Amino acid sequence: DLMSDDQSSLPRDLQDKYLLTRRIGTGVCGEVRLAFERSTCRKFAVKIINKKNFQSEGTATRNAKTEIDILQRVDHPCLIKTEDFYQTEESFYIVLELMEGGELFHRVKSKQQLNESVAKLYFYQMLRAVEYLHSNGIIHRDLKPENILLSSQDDVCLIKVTDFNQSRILEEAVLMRTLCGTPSYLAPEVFTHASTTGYGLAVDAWSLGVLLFVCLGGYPPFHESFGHQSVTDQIIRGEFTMVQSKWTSVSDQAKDVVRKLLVVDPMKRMSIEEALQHPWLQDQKMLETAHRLMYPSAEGGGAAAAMEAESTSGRHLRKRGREGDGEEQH
Ligand SMILES: c1ccc2c(c1)[nH]c1[nH]cn[n+]12
Repeated sequence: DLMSDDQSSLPRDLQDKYLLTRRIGTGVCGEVRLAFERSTCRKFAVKIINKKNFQSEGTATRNAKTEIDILQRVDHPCLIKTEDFYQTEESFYIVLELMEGGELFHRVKSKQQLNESVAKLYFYQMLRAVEYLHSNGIIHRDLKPENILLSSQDDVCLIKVTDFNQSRILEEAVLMRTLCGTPSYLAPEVFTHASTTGYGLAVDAWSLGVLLFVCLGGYPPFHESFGHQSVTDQIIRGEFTMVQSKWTSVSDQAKDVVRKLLVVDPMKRMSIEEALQHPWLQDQKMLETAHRLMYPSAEGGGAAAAMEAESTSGRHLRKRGREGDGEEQH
């Protein structure tokens, strides 16, 4: 009947705390619904990950576990925060902060292409989010416009990176590989962390290059409609297409950032740090706006306050809860 919302299949304790309503997003692994916290009427996004969507039980649980673990430990203004976590036999329910602006994907689509200053503001925030992940040994591995969320309908807004289920926590990957192999044949750099971070992290730099290309050009750099080559071949050869009509109004510095990120050899590709130092991003007005959005509590604003906020909270993963190892289930 009209009064009782049909939330029958949802975990009891999730229902007790939240009223789930309409679908606001769909992902490869499930859907995202708008939810209201019953006690406060605050709005949240509830991501429902269907366990059977994954090929094998193991992967599903492992992926989602990694995602949950990462979501609960990351703490950065440009990374989506987890409020709550529930699970049933068939699904995971992750309560996330609601991003009223929806996915970057739809913003770029509706605007054809973003104007350069907006693209720069978003790109800078993405760089900072990924810089934070990398400094905590986390590779996102699946950065794309669907995984970048906007905090409001305004052009000038905070962005947040989401969808960590493709992420890989570096230490585990490294540990596994090292433990599998017989150490005596492993080169020194394997242990000195250099080789492991070198290759892995660069995948996110490439994806950020694709994201910036899409924001500035309004279309993807590698696409089957460009000439005879398959998309894979275009990517392997690093052959992207800048359609004249779309790129004439884009500055040479912006194009330079794209060209230095879309480099095939990961060791030659511009790193996140180098991108943050690129002339295109030494733009005081943009930096002030970004810091005001990222660190609103920094009273009086100013670079010092932002640096202060960044150095205290902005650097490290949150400690796992004392009880258990952060695995507490609802
Ligand atoms: C549209 C699609 C997905 C969304 C969203 C709005 N807000 C939010 N928070 C976490 N995911 N997510």
